[in-house]
Amino acid sequence: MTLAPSPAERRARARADLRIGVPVCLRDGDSVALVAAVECLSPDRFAMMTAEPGATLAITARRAETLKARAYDGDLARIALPRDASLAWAQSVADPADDLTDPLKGPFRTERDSPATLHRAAIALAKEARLLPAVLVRPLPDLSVAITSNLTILDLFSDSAPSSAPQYEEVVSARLPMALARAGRLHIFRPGDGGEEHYAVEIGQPDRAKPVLARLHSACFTGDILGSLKCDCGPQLHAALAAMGEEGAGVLLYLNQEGRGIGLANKMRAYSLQDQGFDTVEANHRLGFEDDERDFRIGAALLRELGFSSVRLMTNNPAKIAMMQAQGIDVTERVPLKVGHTRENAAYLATKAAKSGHLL
Ligand SMILES: Nc1nc2c(ncn2[C@@H]2O[C@H](COP(=O)(O)OP(=O)(O)OP(=O)(O)O)[C@@H](O)[C@H]2O)c(=O)[nH]1
Ligand SMILES: [Zn+2]
Repeated sequence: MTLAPSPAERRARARADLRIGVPVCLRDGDSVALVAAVECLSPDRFAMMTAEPGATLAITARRAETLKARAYDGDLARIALPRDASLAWAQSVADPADDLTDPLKGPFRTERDSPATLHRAAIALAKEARLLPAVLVRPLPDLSVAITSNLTILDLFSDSAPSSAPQYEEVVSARLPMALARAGRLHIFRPGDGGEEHYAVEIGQPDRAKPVLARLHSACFTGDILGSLKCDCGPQLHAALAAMGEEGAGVLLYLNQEGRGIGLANKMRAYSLQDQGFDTVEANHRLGFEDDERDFRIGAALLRELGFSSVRLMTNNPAKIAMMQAQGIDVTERVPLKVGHTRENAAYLATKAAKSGHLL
């Protein structure tokens, strides 16, 4: 028994550190480095981390493509810092907001020889923290600076991201009558790894032995709450609840994976790029993300926790069905959910159909 944080708890701390601009120390065998998310870094810490030569800026291959930087490491590029690099320069490498009005002048010199393991881990951590995937990496000879500065130290051997979805525990559930489904009950689930809580809205008392009418709904603050016309999320949420209310049984998982898993701040960055003419997929790529960064294993884990193994899934997204099946949830039927088509979201829905395989 120990009071010390577990590997998952250390990762949760590391995510919080990156979000408040505190560097984290990563270690892989003899390799040690300080890493910090560029978007949260203060000028003072940037200056300290770049005082000596040798720091690099790690970005994803997606972002590197836009910047025309060579991604020798496959999925990422390590840009050598120019001698006079400023925090503003690093932030414009990280953030595509001004790519068109104030294009960055390359050429960027990217590294290719040494292993990129720490850089890759740092980018994964920034994504988990819902920050732009651009990280300043400062190699260190050993752990002494990290220890004297009281920084979080992650050992990639013992503290790397787990390969399975976290375990979820139900915190509480209570009756919740809704206009669209009176016999509602809201369940709150909390993961054991310090990550996001997710919710399940259970309608009626579905028979666990039969396929339940189900929806896996990813959070969309703009669509679900504000009634944004840029997407179809709000009408889909309401139509799913209405269908379950009418049937008298169903389960709607409300997964806090805003912006297809990139977080609300990054989704708004994507919206701003969409105003510059990029579509929803191109905008994600310019920011350094994949088209869809969601972890669909969570939905399957929650269904199982609620006692469901078989669903009639309300979706237009074949990838969701494939992921559920892969996670051992039997999808006996796809129930289309075609609502909320507007003039404003026609191009968005057409892009999802053309590039992400959604069924229109
Ligand atoms: N990154 C990004 N996310 C977006 C954009 N528009 C909507 N979203 C997010 O996309 C997700 C849509 O989730 P869902 O409606 O559950 O999933 P879906 O893949 O569209 O599939 P179905 O609705 O089940 O057919 C939500 O997390 C929204 O916040 C966008 O332009 N960029
Ligand atoms: Zn939406």
